[in-house]
Parts: sequence; structure tokens; C-alpha cells
Amino acid sequence: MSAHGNPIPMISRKCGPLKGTAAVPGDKSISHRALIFGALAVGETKITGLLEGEDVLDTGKAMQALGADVIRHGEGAWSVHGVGVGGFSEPEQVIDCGNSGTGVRLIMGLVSTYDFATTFTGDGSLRKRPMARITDPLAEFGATSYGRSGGRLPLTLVGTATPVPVTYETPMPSAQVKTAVLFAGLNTPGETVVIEKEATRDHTERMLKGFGADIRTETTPEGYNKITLKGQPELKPQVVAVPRDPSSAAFPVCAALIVSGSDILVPGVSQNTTRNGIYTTLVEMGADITFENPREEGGEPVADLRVKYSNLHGVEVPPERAASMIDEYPVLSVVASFATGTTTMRGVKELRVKESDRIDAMARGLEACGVEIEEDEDTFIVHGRGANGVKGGATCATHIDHRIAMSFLVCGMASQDPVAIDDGSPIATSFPVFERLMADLGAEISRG
Ligand SMILES: O=C(O)C1=C[C@@H](OP(=O)(O)O)[C@@H](O)[C@H](O)C1
Ligand SMILES: C=C(OP(=O)(O)O)C(=O)O
Repeated sequence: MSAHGNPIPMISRKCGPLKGTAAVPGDKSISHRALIFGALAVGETKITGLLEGEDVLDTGKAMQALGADVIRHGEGAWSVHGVGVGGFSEPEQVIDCGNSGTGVRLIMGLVSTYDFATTFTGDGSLRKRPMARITDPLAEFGATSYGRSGGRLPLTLVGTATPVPVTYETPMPSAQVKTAVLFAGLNTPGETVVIEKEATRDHTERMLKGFGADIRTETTPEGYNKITLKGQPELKPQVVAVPRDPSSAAFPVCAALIVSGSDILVPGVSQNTTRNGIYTTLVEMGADITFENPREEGGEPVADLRVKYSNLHGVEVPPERAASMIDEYPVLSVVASFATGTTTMRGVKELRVKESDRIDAMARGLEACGVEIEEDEDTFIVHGRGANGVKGGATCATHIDHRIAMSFLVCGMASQDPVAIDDGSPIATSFPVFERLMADLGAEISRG
């Protein structure tokens, strides 16, 4: 497999109690969308708290390549001069989305209803990921795609000059698929409709409304979400304050729960019900988390989390919760290893098509650390070894996957022997300050 960059081997050792405040960076999903909606609005959108991870920076470059002006003013402070819906021009270069499934899939939706061709590529992880889930619905609008076998990158998408509106039921719970269809609908006359059986993160709908689009969500008699978007809106530039990322927050939270004596504060964690499944699950496992100072930040409900080391027990995670915590299963499987009893995660097959096959990556690494695992295509079961029962002492393969890398580093903070990873470089895609933030809390992570 071709690498993401120069590999950075890392090692994490058992540490003393974690203490202090973990102010994690901006939300990745909202950051991608802030740049994209800024590019689609007429005039200047101002953004604060933008996540400056590689994934988001690649989306910024893509918006620039499509004709928007994307400018950095200082840490997290950016502005985008947008070209308006319908105003993109054909990029002169291949769009390289690096490691980012969100970036490539959302941008494919965007360009599919323009009279030009766009070629996409990505790193060794992204080039393995399925794109037919995006190009299939885009074909219904009239776009054509030429990818490698299985619809994989590099892929050229030839947009249509005469898009027709589509009603599309997403075959899997995926905010990326939902959003790609809605983005195709933005430059299409008439109403585009997406039906999703299970709710997925709703940032696209919330932010589109905030930028002035005519979009509404109804519940069908079967209990599904039906999202209707009126095409060709004039989007108005906004001031966007990106809230902190609940998926990044899960790493210090989970670390504090398993490192004896820890007591940390994690400010501004989203309580959006399409994102907070991990916190519900941790509380069910017996986690000592208090949700202080509930309020709204950047249009999202948030709270400050006080998290203390806890005696945890295994739980059954209901499959209908999966979409609201899809990126958090790797670190949950680490926490489950330090709990007593069994944690069963069902309905999780989407984990197999993320940056890596996350069930396989976590299962093999945890087994090497002395944890018993069971799995099938859609199920991941961890037999917990209790607070001090995880041996560690392994070098785990991260497969160009930031969440796998950070999860095993969290594991090493509480296991008997250190846990090493072969490559921590992908951490910079979503959480570039992870090492410093965890060190400030008291973690002992070193390179080499
Ligand atoms: O829309 C988004 O911003 C995202 C959607 C999720 O992917 P899927 O839609 O493929 O589940 C998630 O895993 C990803 O990190 C971000
Ligand atoms: C799945 C993830 O991201 P993406 O699909 O954007 O690569 C993630 O961040 O865990």
C-alpha cells in the first residue's frame, strides 16, 4: 500500500493521572462544509475555529481550484470569497483529496451538475475506498464517471449541463452520500429529495438553511427522514464559528476514563443527537461524565464535559445508534478492553470501508495486546479484561488511519506494557495537535 507521507512510528506508555483541560480543535465535518458553503455563497464568508487538519486543508485547495478565493488570516481564522451556486469553473489540475472520504465525496456531488470534467485522486487509503455509492446517485442526475475497477480513485467525473432533479433513498446510513446528492441538487432546477432510513449527522441541512437555502426535513409515516432541497438558491455569505469536534474529544475523554486517577475537563462537546452516541454509550458503561454548562455554540448544542477515571462494564451498543458514533467505535473498543464483561457492537459494517477496515485493524491490534475479540461482517465483540488487565506490549498497524493510530496510543496509556504504532502521521488529517494536547494532560507518547 502506498503511504500517506513519511511514516512516524510512535509509542505510548502507562502514565500517571490525566489532569487539566482538553480544548480540542474544530469539528471536521463542519469545517469541510464551512469552506464549501463559503465557496458557493456570493460574497465573503468568515470562518473562525476552522480545523486546520490535512483533510480540511485539501478541501480548501479544491475550492480554490474551482474558482473560490480561500484565505487564511490566522489560527483557525479563514475567509472564503464565493462564486455562487452555478459559478464554479473547471479545475486545471487533478483534485487530490488526500485521506479524506468526506472531501472527495462531497466535492464529487458539487461538480456533478456542471458542464465540465473533474479528476479526483487521494492517498493510499482513499484510493481503496468505494465511490460507487456516490457515482451511482450522481448518474441519476446525468453525470458520468470513469474510475478504476470498483469505481475507485483515480476517477474522472464528467458533469452534466442539463441535470434533472432526483429522489434518492440512501442504501446505507451515510451523511456523505446524503450530502453528495443534496450538493448535486444545489445546481439542479426543481426539488431534490433524499430519504434516509436512519438519521445521519445533519450538519449539511443545518448549514444550508443558515446560508439561506430552501431545505426542509420531514419524518415519513415509516419514521424515515425525508429531506427536500429547492435547487439553484442564492446562498448568502455567513459568519461561521466552528464548534469543537466531538469525535476528537472522544480520545481525551476515553483516555481519562481508563487512566487511573484522571480528572479532566473537555469544553464545548457537541450534544447534537446525530453525533453524541459515544457519550450515551460511555455513560451506559458506568463512565463518570458530567455535562456542565449546556448552551449553543456555532449553531450546535454543546456542553462542557467533566470526566473522571471510572470502573466500566461492558454493554450492548444498539445498531440504531451506529450512525451517531460511527467514527468512535475504534476508541470505544479500547475502552471496552479495560471494562469488565463483554461489549457487543452490532450493525457496524460501515466500519469496514473507512480509512481502513476498522474492525479488522482494531481486532488484530487488540488481540496482539492480549484482548479476546469476536467479529463477523457486521459485528464487533470485545471481551473486556478489566481496569488493569490489558497486557499491551505490541506494535499495531494503523493502515493510514488516524482513528486507529490515536486509539492504540490511548490503549498504551493504561496497558501494562507500552503500545507502539507503525505510523502516527495520519493523525494530522483530523487532530494535528493530538500529541501536544495529550502530553499537556500528562500522557507519555514519544516518537521513534
Ligand atoms: O459527512 C461527514 O462529514 C462524515 C460522515 C461520516 O461518513 P459516512 O457518511 O460515510 O458514514 C463520517 O465517518 C466522516 O468522518 C464524516
Ligand atoms: C471516516 C472518517 O473520515 P472520512 O470518511 O472523511 O475520510 C473519519 O474521520 O473517521
